[in-house]
Amino acid sequence: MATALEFRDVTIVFAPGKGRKREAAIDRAMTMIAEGADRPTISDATGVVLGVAHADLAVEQGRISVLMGLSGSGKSTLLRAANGLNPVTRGHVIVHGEQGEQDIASCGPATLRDIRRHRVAMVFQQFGLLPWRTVRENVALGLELRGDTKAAIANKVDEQLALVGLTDWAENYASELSGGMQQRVGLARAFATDADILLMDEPFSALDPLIRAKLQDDLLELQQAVNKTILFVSHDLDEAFKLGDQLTLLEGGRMVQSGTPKDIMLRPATPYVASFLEHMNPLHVVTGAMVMRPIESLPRDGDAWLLDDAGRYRMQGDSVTIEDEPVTVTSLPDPAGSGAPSSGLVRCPAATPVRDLMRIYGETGHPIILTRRGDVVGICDGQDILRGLGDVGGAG
Ligand SMILES: Nc1ncnc2c1ncn2[C@@H]1O[C@H](COP(=O)(O)OP(=O)(O)OP(=O)(O)O)[C@@H](O)[C@H]1O
Repeated sequence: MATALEFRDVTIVFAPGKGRKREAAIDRAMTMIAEGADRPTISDATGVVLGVAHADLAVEQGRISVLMGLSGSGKSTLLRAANGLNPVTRGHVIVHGEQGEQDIASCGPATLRDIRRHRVAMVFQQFGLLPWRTVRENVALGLELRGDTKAAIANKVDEQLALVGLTDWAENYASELSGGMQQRVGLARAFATDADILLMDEPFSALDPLIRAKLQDDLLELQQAVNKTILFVSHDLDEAFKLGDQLTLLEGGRMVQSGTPKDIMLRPATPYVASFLEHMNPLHVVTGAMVMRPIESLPRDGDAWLLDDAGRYRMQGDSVTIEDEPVTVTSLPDPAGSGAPSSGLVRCPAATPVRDLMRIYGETGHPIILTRRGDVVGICDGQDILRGLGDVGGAG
């Protein structure tokens, strides 16, 4: 898997003043940071505010990486460094691409402009739609500012509106749409840029929980369709676990743990991480991906995968048989909103929370086929779900 964005030993401090005095204060702060001093101590001694210290993080292409932590932990500071909104004091922020590596921390203004336009785009907190423009004109905004041709804009906009299911609303004014629909227009606008890396700083934080959950689903769906790389800031644990392929916890400007949701849940690195995790409901945050048996681990018989120990269920390509009888497989891209079929197996995204998988398993009684970007990645049945919940201490 290729790395798209990389923070290499990034330290960011905010220092008042100018010139040599400022540099000297930063040098003193850097020494204290290296010695492990905390933010208030550094600030008292030098007047310099620690944003983030020695951050190392590689975000893989096509993945969603979530930065988490309490207020002031440094999430936004790190995110904003990824497109040069916060100057980096020490270290490198590397954007990988066809031309090799580009370092945002040290490139010139022309390169930075180019990177912002074509590689790394910031999606602002409230998407800020222009109420007097139509939905179509709002989605077109970034492309227009960039000077794309009318025909190119029209094509791109149609494509994006179809992806978020708003084709029929294209000619309505943004102000005529519900809050949730407006946010979807914002998502369409963000995904319409050329940039293959998107930075999102709590984009859904002000929304009511139902709309928020729906937008998270929309984001996952869009992401699957267009395969961007996303660095996402959230202090909502449920959201982080739902969206993130990779999670990073920050505390007081320092990274305390980075890994897959499963790694973090099963092996919290510090008491801070553990206490963070205590506040979540495992039924919401544990996903199919965390409890499944990965497809590679299943026994095979010729070209067929055996989905259970007894070998009753055989899967070959997209077809499944139970004791040699073909059985229907129903795809549920959004299991939260859909009832299970009256017979046969269900196939759904591996990001589905176990709450929904339990319901489906309860209704079908068959193993559930889990997918990622349309490909089968694993299987789970009732046993797997219980074992997975037991691992995270949530079964009791
Ligand atoms: N421009 C700035 N000048 C001075 N200090 C700053 C600046 N930006 C951020 N900081 C400080 O850097 C630290 C990290 O802030 P940051 O906004 O990155 O935290 P956060 O984890 O994103 O918090 P929140 O969840 O509240 O947005 C804080 O102590 C903050 O006060």
